Amino acid sequence: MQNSPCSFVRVIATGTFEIIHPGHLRFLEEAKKLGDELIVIVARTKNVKHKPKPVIPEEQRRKVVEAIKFVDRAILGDENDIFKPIIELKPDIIVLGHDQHFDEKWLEEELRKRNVPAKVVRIKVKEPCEFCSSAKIIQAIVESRTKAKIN
Ligand SMILES: Cc1cc2nc3c(=O)[nH]c(=O)nc-3n(C[C@H](O)[C@H](O)[C@H](O)COP(=O)(O)O)c2cc1C
Ligand SMILES: Nc1ncnc2c1ncn2[C@@H]1O[C@H](COP(=O)(O)OP(=O)(O)OP(=O)(O)O)[C@@H](O)[C@H]1O
Repeated sequence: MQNSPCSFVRVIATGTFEIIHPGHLRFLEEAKKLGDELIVIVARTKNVKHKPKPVIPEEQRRKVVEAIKFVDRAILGDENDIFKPIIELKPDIIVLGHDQHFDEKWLEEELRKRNVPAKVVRIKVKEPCEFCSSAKIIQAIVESRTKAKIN
């Protein structure tokens, strides 16, 4: 990041964003506050391995994220190398969500190896709401529909 008071700050956020909820909105709002432009890299379906694969197609997830008012642009990530879009976009800041499974130090080291001087910032704020999790929303719907069939 440059130190000039009028430098333009590009922020990058990432995630799966299967079912948009207020937690996502809070995360993206906080991310946008850190700079002038917020670009979101939406995870490719092929790469979601730490939880059930999203049912919603990746282009649909991208389109919905891009419609959020805090987001200037949303792109699909690379299928093979998560650093490829980062190298191309040259962000000043990369944000991580409160529960995003990346270690800040590891990520910064990997960025330095690729000559990307971006700062990694963990957004610790967590929006408190009952249905602020795509997984929880899906589970509640499945349970409600199953119950409706039984009764
Ligand atoms: C700096 C960074 C770059 C990423 N780039 C990509 C990418 O190019 N392609 C991709 O499929 N996932 C990429 N990801 C991963 C996801 O977008 C997402 O963060 C990860 O799947 C965890 O998702 P969750 O927070 O929604 O559970 C990247 C993650 C980070 C932290
Ligand atoms: N309640 C919340 N408050 C603040 N940030 C959140 C909240 N929920 C999710 N986020 C952030 O939004 C980003 C994208 O989240 P992700 O797509 O994994 O959503 P999720 O709904 O939490 O998913 P899942 O429920 O399947 O784990 C992550 O960085 C995550 O930390």
